[in-house]
Amino acid sequence: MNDKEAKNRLIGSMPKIGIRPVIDGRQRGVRESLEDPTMNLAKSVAKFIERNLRHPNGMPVECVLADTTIGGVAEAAKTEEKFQRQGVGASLTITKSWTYGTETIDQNPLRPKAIWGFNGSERPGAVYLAAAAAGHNQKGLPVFKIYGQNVQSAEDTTIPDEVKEKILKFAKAGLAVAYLRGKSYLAMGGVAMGIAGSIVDEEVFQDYLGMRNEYIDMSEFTRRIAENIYDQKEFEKALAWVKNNCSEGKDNNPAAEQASREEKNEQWEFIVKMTLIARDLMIGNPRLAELGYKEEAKGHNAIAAGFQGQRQWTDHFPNGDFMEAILNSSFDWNGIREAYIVATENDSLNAVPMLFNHLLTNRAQIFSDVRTFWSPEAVERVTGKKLTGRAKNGIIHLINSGSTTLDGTGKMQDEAGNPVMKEFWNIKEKEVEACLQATEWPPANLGYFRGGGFSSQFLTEGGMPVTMARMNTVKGLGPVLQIAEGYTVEIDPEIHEVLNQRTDPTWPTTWFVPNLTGKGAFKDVYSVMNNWGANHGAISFGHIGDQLITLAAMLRIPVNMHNVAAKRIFRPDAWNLFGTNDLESADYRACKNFGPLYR
Ligand SMILES: C[C@H](O)[C@@H](O)[C@@H](O)C(=O)CO
Ligand SMILES: [Mn+2]
Repeated sequence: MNDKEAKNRLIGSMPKIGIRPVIDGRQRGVRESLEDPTMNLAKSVAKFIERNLRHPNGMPVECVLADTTIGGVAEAAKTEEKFQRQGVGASLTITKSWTYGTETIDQNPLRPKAIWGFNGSERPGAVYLAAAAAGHNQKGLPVFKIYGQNVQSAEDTTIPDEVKEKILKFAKAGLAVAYLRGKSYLAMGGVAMGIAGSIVDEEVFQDYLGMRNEYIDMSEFTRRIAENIYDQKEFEKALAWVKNNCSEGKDNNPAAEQASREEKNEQWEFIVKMTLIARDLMIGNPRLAELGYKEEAKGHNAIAAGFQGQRQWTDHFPNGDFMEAILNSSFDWNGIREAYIVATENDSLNAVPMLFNHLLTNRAQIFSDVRTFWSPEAVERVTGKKLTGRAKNGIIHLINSGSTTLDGTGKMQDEAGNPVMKEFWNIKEKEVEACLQATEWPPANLGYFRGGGFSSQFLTEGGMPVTMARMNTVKGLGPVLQIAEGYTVEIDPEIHEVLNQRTDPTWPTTWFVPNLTGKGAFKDVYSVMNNWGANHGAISFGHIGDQLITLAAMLRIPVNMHNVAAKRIFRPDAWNLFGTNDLESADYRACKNFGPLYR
C-alpha cells in the first residue's frame, strides 16, 4: 500500500450532510419574499460546515443542498430522493419562517435530524421549529432543536456562536452514525481469558450500530505468514523502519528464560508481518491481488477490530502488542496516516467507544486497562511521598500491554507547547520522531506471554485534557455508555517509579484524574474507578463527553455516568418529554422508548 492509499484508506464513500431550507409555501407574496433569504442562510450553513468539519480520513465534509426550498411534501420528497442518491447521512433543516410542520420534515427514520429555527421576529422560524419538533416526536422520529439566543434581522445570514456549536456537535455525531452503518467489527480470535467484552454481541452491533460482525480464527495469521501472503516489499520497508525507529527495551525476564538475539530478531520479523496481516484483514490490500491473492485482497470491511491474543496465541506465538500499538497510532513506515482501531483482548465493547471517540475527534485512541486506583494514603504508604497538584485526590493507573497508541505519549504539541494528540494531517514529522523516541519496546513478560514478542512502553505526558469512555451491556437492558472527562497527570518521578514497578514496567502508563463534581459517581476519584463497568477504557484526547452524549442519544444508548456540565448536553427534543429534572433517568426512558436505531 502506498502513502496515498494509506492516507485515504477509510472504507466506502463518505456520508454527507443534507441541508433542507424549508419555507412557507404560500405563493403570491409570502414564499417569494422568503426564497432568497432562506436559500442564502442554507448556503451559509453549508459553507460553515464544509469549512469546519473533516472526516477521520482527512477529507472535508461535503454538504448536499436541496435543489429548491421546501414548501410542501412534493419538494420534501424530491429532496429525499436527492439525499438518498448522494449519500446524505444526517440532515439539517433550516427555516426563517413559519412552514408546514409534518408536510416538510425529513421523515427518513435512520437519518439523524436537526432543525435550526431562525430566531427572527418578522416571520419567526422558532414557531416552525416547535411545531415540526412536536410532529417529529409524535411520529417517533427524534429531532435535535437548534434555536439562537438573540433575535436576528430577517436578511441576516450570520450564524450565532451557540448555533454554530450545536450544528457542529450534531453534524459530527450524525456523520458518525452514518459512517458506522454497514461496516464491520472484525474479531481476530475469540474470547480472551473470559473477558466478557470479547464475547461479540451481534445484537448490539447490528441493532444499535447497524454494523456486521466478522470473525477469523487466529490461525489465519500463521497461514499468511507460512504462505507469504503479505506484501514482501512492504515487509522489508517496514522491518527497516522498525530497526531504525523502534528501540528495543530492557529484557526484564529471568536471564535463563530470555530469548536469544537470534530468536528476538525472528520475533521482530514475525510481529511486523502480523501487523501487515491484521491491517490487510481489516481493510484489504490491492497489492495482494497483484500477488495472486484476490480473495485476501478484499479484506473484511472492518473499521474496527480486536485481537484475542491471550491465551492460545500468546502461549505459543509472539504477542500482538506491537501490531496493536502501531495500528492504533497515526503513523507507521508508510508515513503519517489515519489511526486504525484495534482492541486488545478482542474487547469489542471497548473497540466501540474507541471507534466513537475516533469518529468524533478524528484522532488516535488510547486503549487501556483501568487498572488501579491509588489513593493519596496508599501512595504515601508505599512511597513515603505525597501526591500533589491535580493528582492530590488520587490517581487512576491506566496501563495495558498492547493497544495503546504511540500518539498517547503526548509528545505532539500545540502552538503553546502543550502536549496534545492531533488529527493526523496536523502531525509533523518531528512529532512522529518524538513519539517514537519516547517509546521503548521491551521483550514481553514471559510469565504472561510465553511466546514472547515486544510490548510498547512509555509514560504519557501530564496535562492533556482527555475523556475516558466505555460501553457495557446488561442483559435485559442492552448497551450503556459511561464517560469520564479528566486530565492526564504528571506525578513525581520517584512515585511513578515505585507504582510502575509494582504492576508491569514493560507496559505504557497513563496517569488519569477525572474531573470531580462532588456527586454520585464523580464524588471522588475512587468512585469513578469503582463505577467503571469493566476492565478497559477508551481514552480520547479532548473533553468530548458532550459529543459522546449526542452520539449515544442518536443510537439510543443510555449514558449511565458522566461528568459533563448540563449546558453542554445536546440531545433530541423528545428527551425533554421524558422528564426535565432528572436527565439521566429521562435518557434511559427515551432510549428504551425509541429502541435501537436498527430494530
Ligand atoms: C497480561 C495480562 O493478562 C493482562 O493482559 C491482563 O491483566 C489484562 O490486561 C486484562 O484486561
Ligand atoms: Mn487488558
